[in-house]
Amino acid sequence: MTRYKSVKGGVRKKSGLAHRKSLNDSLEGEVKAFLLDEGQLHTYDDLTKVNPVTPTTVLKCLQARYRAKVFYTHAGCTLVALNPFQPVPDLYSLDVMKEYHCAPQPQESKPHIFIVAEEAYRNVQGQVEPVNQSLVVSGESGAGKTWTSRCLMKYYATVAASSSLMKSQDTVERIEKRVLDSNPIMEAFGNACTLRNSNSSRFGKYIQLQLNRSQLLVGASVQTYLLEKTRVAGQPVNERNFHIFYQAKDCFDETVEAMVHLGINAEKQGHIFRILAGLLQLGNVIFCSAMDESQPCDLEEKSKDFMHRCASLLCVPVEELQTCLRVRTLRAGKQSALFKPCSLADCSVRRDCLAKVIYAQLFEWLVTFINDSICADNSTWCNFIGLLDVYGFECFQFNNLEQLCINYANEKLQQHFVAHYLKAQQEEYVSEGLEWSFVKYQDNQGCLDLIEGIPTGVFSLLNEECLLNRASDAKQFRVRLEKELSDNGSMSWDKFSKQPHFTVAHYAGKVSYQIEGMMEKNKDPVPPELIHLLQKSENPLLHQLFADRDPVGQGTRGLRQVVTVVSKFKNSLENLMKILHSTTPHYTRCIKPNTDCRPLTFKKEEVIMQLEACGIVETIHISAAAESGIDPNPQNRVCSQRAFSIQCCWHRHKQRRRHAMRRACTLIQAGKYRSCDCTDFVLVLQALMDSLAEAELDDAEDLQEAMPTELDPILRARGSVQLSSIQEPVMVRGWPMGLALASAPTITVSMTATGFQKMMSVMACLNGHCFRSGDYKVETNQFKQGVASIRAQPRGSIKLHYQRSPLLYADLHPDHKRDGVTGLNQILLEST
Ligand SMILES: Nc1ncnc2c1ncn2[C@@H]1O[C@H](COP(=O)(O)OP(=O)(O)OP(=O)(O)O)[C@@H](O)[C@H]1O
Repeated sequence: MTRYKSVKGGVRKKSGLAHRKSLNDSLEGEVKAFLLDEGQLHTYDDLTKVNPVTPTTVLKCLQARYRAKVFYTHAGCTLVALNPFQPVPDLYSLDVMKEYHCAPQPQESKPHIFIVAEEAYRNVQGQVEPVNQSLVVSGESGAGKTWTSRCLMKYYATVAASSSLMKSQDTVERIEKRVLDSNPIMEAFGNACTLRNSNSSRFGKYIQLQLNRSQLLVGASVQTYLLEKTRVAGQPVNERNFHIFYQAKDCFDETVEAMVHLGINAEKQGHIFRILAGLLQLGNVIFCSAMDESQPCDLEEKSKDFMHRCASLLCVPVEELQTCLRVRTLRAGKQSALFKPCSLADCSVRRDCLAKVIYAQLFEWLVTFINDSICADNSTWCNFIGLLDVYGFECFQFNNLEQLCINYANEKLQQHFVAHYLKAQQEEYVSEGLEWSFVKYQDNQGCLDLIEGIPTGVFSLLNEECLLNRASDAKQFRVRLEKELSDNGSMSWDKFSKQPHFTVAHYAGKVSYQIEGMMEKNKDPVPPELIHLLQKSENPLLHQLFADRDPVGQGTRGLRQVVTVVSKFKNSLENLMKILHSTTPHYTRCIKPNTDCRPLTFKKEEVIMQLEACGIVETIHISAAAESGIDPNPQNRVCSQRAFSIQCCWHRHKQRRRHAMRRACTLIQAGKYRSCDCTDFVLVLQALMDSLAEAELDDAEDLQEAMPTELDPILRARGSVQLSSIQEPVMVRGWPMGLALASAPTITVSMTATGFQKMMSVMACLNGHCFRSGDYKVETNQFKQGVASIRAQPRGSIKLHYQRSPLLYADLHPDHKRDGVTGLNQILLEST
């Protein structure tokens, strides 16, 4: 599937099939060549460095890494997380958290979810707009989203807590604990064991971690999406209901303890558990046909007890409960009402409806309670980091409204991802004055229009159908869809299927949706009698759940007032997208390596499907192209070859630099550094700089030679080229460090101010003794010469920022105890 088109040429076009065939052949050859080096595949910690980027090469790298028990890999702007399906010792320990939190450049550490966490945290600290952050975690069921979100929450609860905040130490500890305690409660009520995951979240969530001015965690809030409430009335074969119904045996203490921490006291817990027990009893109620058809259905013998216990636990009159479930009330004008016995099927629908509405309302109440408990006062926080854990793209044998909503959400997120990332990259290049080949992609707007378009998108048509006061007819609706949407390329129909359905070509693949039952699901009607009944409950919590609800809001006041499921979902998603648009996003794609949840088992076919579904190969293309400024289509592979030449120069440059370093060090040693006086030392230093400059001048020539004529003249003129396309993303620009220093006015003690500052910096860097120790501090900005900033302090750290200085160790503080310091500092340390 090609999603990208070349915008600018720059490459002479061969035409037709022959050209395409030769490209395919050469690509195949490249793939083979790449895969030959099997022993190296696991070393690719960023998939943008894989060359060529194809599903096969990406898959093989991930497989090799998984085999080597490396579970995180960068894919440009995205982190790919492979589920190990077993605890990995020390992967998320406190020490590892500290390591990433304290790393000067976390991005240069091994790929890890804590890099994403830390990057977001530092963005907030740096107050770079947009300061608020969103961490988007996606993947299919069982891929590890909830695990990842928990890791992220624990990370922030650790690093954003301050032991120095004496005044509110208690509050800080309590808030962290409370934020973490929201997890077991939400999971107990919102998760269930499914065929795909024994702890599957049956709802989506966005958790906002609130930070104060000092970036300390002071509160949080949770927004949930689309709880799968149908589960409460029955689950698919071999699956379980929500965990909470089984917890009388398992994990109950943990849930209760978390409830206590969040302020759900024993009395409230009693109300909650009575309601849940009532639902369990209700689930056992079974109806049977009445002897007399004009009478309401009967209850099976055993069900009478269940009905009594249910009524008692829900604290409602048993007769009224029985009536509500078996008799429909038809209002005839304001005063009078007609009563009509429900069919057997309708009785069961009502029973399930009662269970669903109670459970959904209880879940919502819990979320509100948690929010009240953990949400900080608006005046105390100023920024947030949001964690989005959403259901991944779903495609089952039978798909209905739930899957349509879930896949719609994924389309929205995918659009946001591509648009955001490309836009950000392109703006950066424009602001740097670099001309580059803009990456175009076939976006998914067509599919989104098909679903959300007004007035003829699927959602609009579905709503329209639900507003008509008539029995739903799947066949009729299919005809209507075909009439309105047959022109849309993202919609199709399987002509041989007997079931009314429609097929949507999502970015992640085609999904067929059954129409049967879709309208009812969208209306999600609750008979007003049931609401009336619950409002009479003497269980204070149950009463509270329905006290404000208008029982006739849905149904008798006219169907036009119905707020449908898709309208609600679309609204909440729009709000979420607004938040995402106003934040800096970070993406993590969780991958499930096998469907059986077996530890360390990597099934290629299953992984490749997920890589395709989340568009990871395209993501790498976009990231790689955005980093290299190269279009990711086959033609521009020509640029990759050029980039390869540049890469070779870069390797030569590194070799020369090493050589120059060695030569300079020999010079210093030969100059008997320890005994030399200040003037001698300056001469030695000058020699050092000269040798560095010499090496750099050679490299500059090499780079100019290697730069292809097709590349932009501005790039050539500026002596600037990004060497990122294959191996090492380093920007070499303008005057390198050695040249900058060597070209300074004569390095003597009586220099010009600028030269003097440079000298001081260098001497400080070298920990030189020829100056009075102690009281100098140099800070300067020398942009014109390419030196971004120099900061030197006698016993503190020394920083020379020159984009990326060839003096690798220039910003290391020479620490005697430190192992592994090599190069210039090491020699000097050894000689002092
Ligand atoms: N990084 C990890 N290390 C060890 N085990 C993991 C890791 N990530 C996930 N798991 C295991 O995989 C299981 C499934 O993960 P998780 O519940 O997070 O999936 P999910 O993507 O949230 O699924 P769903 O969409 O169904 O909620 C976890 O219960 C855990 O056993």
